[in-house]
Amino acid sequence: MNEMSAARAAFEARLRRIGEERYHDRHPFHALLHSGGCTIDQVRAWVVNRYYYQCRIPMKDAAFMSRVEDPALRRAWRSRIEDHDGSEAREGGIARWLKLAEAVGLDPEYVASAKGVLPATRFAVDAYVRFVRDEPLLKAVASSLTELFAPKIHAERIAGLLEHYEFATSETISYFRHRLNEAPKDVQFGLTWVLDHAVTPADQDAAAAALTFKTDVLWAQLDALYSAYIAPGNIPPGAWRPGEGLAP
Ligand SMILES: O=C(O)c1cc(C(=O)O)c2c(n1)C(=O)C(=O)c1cc(C(=O)O)[nH]c1-2
Repeated sequence: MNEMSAARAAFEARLRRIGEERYHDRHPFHALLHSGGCTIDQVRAWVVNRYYYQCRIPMKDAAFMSRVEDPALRRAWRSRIEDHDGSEAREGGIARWLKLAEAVGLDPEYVASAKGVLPATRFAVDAYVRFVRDEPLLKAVASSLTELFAPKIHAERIAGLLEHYEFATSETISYFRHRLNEAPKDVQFGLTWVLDHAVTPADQDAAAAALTFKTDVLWAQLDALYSAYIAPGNIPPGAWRPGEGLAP
C-alpha cells in the first residue's frame, strides 16, 4: 500500500470507529424495541417521533442539492429524494412509514401532521437539516455517513419486529427491507466522495466532527423517546400521549 492509500484507509477506519462507538444501535431503546420489550404504546411513540426524521430527510437532501453546482453530484444525490418521496410509478419511504403507522393502530393523517412529536426530537432533526443547509459540502456529505452503520440495525430490526410483535409482517415493515437495498448505494457514493475530498488533516477533522454530530442527532432522539415513554416517563406538554391519534 502506498502512503496515500494508507492515509485514506486510516481515515476510513477513523470514520468507522465513530460508528462503532457512537451509533444509535447501542442505545437502550433499540435493545428494548428489537427484543420485544416495548408495549404497543411505546412502539406507537417511536413511530410518531421517527416519522419526523423520515419526513425531514428529503427536505435536507433538497437543501443539500440546492447548494451543489456540479451536475454530476446532483445527479448522484437525487435518487435519495425519490427513495423517500416515491414517484408516479413507485411508492416511497414516507408512504411505507405511514403503512407502519396504520399497522400499529395510529391514524396516518395524525402521524403525517407531525403533531405530538417530542420537542427534543424536533430540535435534533431540525438541527440536522440546518447543518446540511449551512455547513460546507464536505461536512454535509460526511453527516450522511451514519448510513454506513444502518443496514446492520435495519436487519436486526426486521428480525426483532417479525419475531416479537403481532403488527409486524413483511408488508407492514417493508420500509426497512427497502432501506437495505437503498442505503448501500447511497453510502458507497458518499463515503468515496468524502475520502476523495477530505485530504488535509483539517478536512478530515471536519468530516469526523460532522459524522459525530450526526450520531448525536440520532442518539438525542432516542434519549427523548426513552425519557418520555419508558423511564422515568415524563411526557412533555403537547407531546403524543397514549390514546391520542389512533385510527378511527
Ligand atoms: O433506522 C435507522 O437506524 C436509520 C438510521 C439512519 C441514519 O443513520 O441516519 C437513516 C435511516 N434509518 C433511514 O432509514 C434513512 O432513510 C436515512 C437517511 C439518512 C441520511 O442521513 O440521509 N439517514 C438515514
